[in-house]
Amino acid sequence: METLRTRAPAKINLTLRIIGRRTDGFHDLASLVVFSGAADLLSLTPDAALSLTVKGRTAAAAGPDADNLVLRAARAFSAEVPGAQLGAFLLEKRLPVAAGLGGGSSDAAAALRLLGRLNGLAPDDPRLFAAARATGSDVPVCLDPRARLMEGVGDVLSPPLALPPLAGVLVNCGVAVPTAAVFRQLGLAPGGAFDGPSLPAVLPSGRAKLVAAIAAVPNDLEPPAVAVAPKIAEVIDRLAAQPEARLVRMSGSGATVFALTDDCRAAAALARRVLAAEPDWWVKPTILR
Ligand SMILES: C[C@](O)(CO)[C@H](O)COP(=O)(O)OP(=O)(O)OC[C@H]1O[C@@H](n2ccc(N)nc2=O)[C@H](O)[C@@H]1O
Ligand SMILES: Nc1ncnc2c1ncn2[C@@H]1O[C@H](COP(=O)(O)OP(=O)(O)OP(=O)(O)O)[C@@H](O)[C@H]1O
Repeated sequence: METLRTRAPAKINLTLRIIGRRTDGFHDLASLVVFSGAADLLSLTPDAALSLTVKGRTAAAAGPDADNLVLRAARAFSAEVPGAQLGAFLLEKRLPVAAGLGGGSSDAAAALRLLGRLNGLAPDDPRLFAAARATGSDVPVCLDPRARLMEGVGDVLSPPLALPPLAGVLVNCGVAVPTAAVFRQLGLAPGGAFDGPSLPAVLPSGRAKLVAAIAAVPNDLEPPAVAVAPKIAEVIDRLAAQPEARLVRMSGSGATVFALTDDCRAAAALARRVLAAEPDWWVKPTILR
């Protein structure tokens, strides 16, 4: 069989409410999740023992290959599908790491998609979902990367949402932010609840009204992430000062910040200006869908 390939797109939390902390220490959340064209690339060559080679701009930051989420996902798949065919993975790592973009989670989900194809599983086979859950909180939503509402600890997913595509820019200033540190900084006791606004049950279908609805619901992890990595506040302020920015917010547990714009031209103009001023930042004009 030939080499199988897929993209592992960046995940963006347009909104992220923390609902409360469970007694197992994890947090229940409610998030509107979309995906970007910015992606890692993953391939799987069958008829080989399980292995992983990581290349690409951000490969070194992803850590030792043995701990890579691609291999963790493959082991979880093997546990769900005993005797499954595995193979040699090649990951081209382009997304920033520990960045709130779910890069590692999307790589893991991409590995599960490829292993599912190789072993003749239907895309909705529950064993793929079980392996995703076992690999990490953000892996289930990345399995079929389309806009969705995500609840629970990431294991309760809505059907795909038909949102208008949103133009914007992703900006990462190079500070790696560990997810666990941000949840710790939030300081919620087990059993504790966290109040805040929620999205309307039916999301507006027009772009401007949708952006307004998103603007009314925060990312609750933004304040604790800024406390862990104060540079995030500088990025937010810098983007908010750009004339094209309609909404500026951090994704996930940070440090990546997105700015939504009216269209792709505006996104490109904003991206060019920010990159000219900060050539070391990762700045990607993108469509979110
Ligand atoms: C913040 C989000 O990115 C939003 O999409 C995700 O909830 C985090 O997903 P993730 O990076 O896949 O997180 P995991 O690798 O499962 O967990 C990392 C750590 O974050 C904390 N964690 C994570 C998810 C969650 N719902 N509650 C938590 O408290 C836990 O301390 C956990 O040990
Ligand atoms: N394939 C991978 N890509 C990136 N990081 C990986 C990978 N495998 C393991 N890791 C480890 O996982 C950690 C989290 O990386 P990742 O980029 O997924 O975080 P994130 O973007 O903050 O995710 P989230 O949005 O879920 O919080 C990193 O510290 C890294 O060492």
